[in-house]
Amino acid sequence: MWRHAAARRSAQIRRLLSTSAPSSGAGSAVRGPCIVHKRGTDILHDPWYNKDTAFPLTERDRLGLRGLLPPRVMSFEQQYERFINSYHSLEHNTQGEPDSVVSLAKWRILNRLHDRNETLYYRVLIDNIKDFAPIIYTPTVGLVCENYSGLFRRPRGMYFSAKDKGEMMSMIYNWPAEKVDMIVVTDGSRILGLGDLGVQGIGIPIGKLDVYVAAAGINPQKVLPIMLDVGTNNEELLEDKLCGLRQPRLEGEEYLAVVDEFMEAVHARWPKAIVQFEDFQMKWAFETLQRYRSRFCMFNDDVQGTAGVALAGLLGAVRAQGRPLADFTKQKIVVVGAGSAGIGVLNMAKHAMLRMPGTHKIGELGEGHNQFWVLDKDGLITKSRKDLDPAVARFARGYGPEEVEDLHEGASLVEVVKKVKPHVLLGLSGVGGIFNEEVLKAMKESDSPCPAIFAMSNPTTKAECTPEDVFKHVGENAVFASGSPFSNVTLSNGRKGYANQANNMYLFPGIGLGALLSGARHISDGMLHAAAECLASYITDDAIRKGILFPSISSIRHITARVGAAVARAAVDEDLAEGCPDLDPRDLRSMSESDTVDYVARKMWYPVYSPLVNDK
Ligand SMILES: NC(=O)C1=CN([C@@H]2O[C@H](COP(=O)(O)OP(=O)(O)OC[C@H]3O[C@@H](n4cnc5c(N)ncnc54)[C@H](O)[C@@H]3O)[C@@H](O)[C@H]2O)C=CC1
Ligand SMILES: CC(=O)C(=O)O
Ligand SMILES: [Mg+2]
Repeated sequence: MWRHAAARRSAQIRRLLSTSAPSSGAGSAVRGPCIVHKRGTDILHDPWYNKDTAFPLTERDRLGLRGLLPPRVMSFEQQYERFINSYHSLEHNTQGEPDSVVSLAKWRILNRLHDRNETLYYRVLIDNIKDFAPIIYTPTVGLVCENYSGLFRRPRGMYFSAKDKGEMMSMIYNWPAEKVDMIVVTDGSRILGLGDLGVQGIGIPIGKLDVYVAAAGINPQKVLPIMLDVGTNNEELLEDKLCGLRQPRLEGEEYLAVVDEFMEAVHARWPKAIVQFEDFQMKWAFETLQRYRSRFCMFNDDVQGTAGVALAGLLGAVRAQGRPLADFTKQKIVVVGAGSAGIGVLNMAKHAMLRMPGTHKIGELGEGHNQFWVLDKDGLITKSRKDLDPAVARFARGYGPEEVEDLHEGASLVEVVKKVKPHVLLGLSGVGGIFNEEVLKAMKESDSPCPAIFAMSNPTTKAECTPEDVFKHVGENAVFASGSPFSNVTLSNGRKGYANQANNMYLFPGIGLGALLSGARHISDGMLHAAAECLASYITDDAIRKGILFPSISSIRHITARVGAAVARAAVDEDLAEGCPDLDPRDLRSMSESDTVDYVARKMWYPVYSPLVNDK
């Protein structure tokens, strides 16, 4: 009997792996027809259906487009080439202009393409993700948020404000798409390292969701960027022509009531949508994570996504030293920044140390084991610090007899580095240039043969240091990673000094996709660890020896397929997977690891023009 069931199941899996639902439109370039309920200019003005000059003549006849377009039909490839050429002309014509002017001009040309023709936009984005990620994502997205009220032309996403209390359950039905899979929400209170940008922070959910489409192949019709506008405490913005609420931020129960109502409304309309919280100030990042994580399928990217990426980098740093992974427990790690990202990293790194093979023997790695030195704006955090947040207190140094470096509460970064001689210096402080020459020169004395410097703050202006500074002051044996992209550095003997990018974009798309495809009830620590381990194991020993800790952004779809599969499998292992409309969780359970990766990759949406058929 069970044999029949197993045979049925494997036939089902073969079917799943050999077909792709037209709506998700996997990697294939052939797409079934798409029913459109519009005609004429309404189609040309809808970026989802618009093909510009690529509408074939038969379609122009069918859809009432004849005469509304120049007569020559262009191919997708010609349109693609034309866009790339105009992008390159823009690069050429803006040579010598300030970086911010050039970046904003590039953002505008991409944004205009998005607003006109989504298929072409997402194809150029997917094919050129390494070049375009710095425009639609960090660092340019930071500049876009800072100037959002002035740049605003067409709305993207939804806005729920403090004035909408009691209305959200009906407002959510104003969103035109029937199905939403992925939501990124912010309250704009800590946008990258730029602080409180109020409603202008909407640029971040938009940018993150573009990365979801490019990396995870989420269908752009099923993503929803959201801004919770609860005011801003940014005085300059309040005085400016801000397009959001001009009032101080809601606090306490009033604030939580808005977020509660929003979460209930989303869940009522799309119970299986994944909600990613992004760029909330620390107190609300932790509070909302704790409040919602077991009730909804949600995660906080800054706390949890960043932690996984940093952990992958930290494990890479151990391998770069030629040491076994188990030696991770002996690494001395200085973390600068004890905010939502820093504490997220510390928690995950500590947890990973406790899980290292051979380290769970009683007494070997108990709570007293502390390989971390954590600094915030007031310097080194020790147990003598008053009013210490319990989340931070776990990592405060005791400065009793067992700690020999003779450091004190509030010690400066340079003092700490000189005394501790850490293997890793990791910045999530939002303070540009804080790893100055003195600090980096002190890292030369690190106990590691290849000291690791992670300047993870965004955007570029907030990076704790540059790769040039690291290879110059720490030495050419150093390894480097940053949150925003930098160029590689040429070292003295012509070797490359790698400027790795350590950004949560390596993980959040796979976390969201894995949770979505498995139909996870919620996102567990096990699923997040699976994501981090998958990323850590992606890089080969050969690459690590050269100083490459993270794969190229160009491989982001492949990486995301692997991460998504790892997350989905972890959901199955923990009995959290409820499946999705075309996948029973039992099918997922019987797939091999490589079949799961294949399945996830095939579910990714890929932009091609579909033949359009009018329903009238
Ligand atoms: N690379 C990546 O994937 C990610 C990077 N980030 C970046 O990390 C930075 C921090 O983010 P959050 O932790 O959410 O912010 P946060 O505001 O919660 O925390 C900032 C922390 O830095 C500390 N700090 C401020 N000035 C300092 C100084 N002079 N010396 C030492 N510490 C100082 C603060 O006391 C606080 O503990 C931002 O720039 C953000 O863009 C955040 C998430 C992901
Ligand atoms: C990358 C990111 O999530 C941040 O800087 O906040
Ligand atoms: Mg963020």
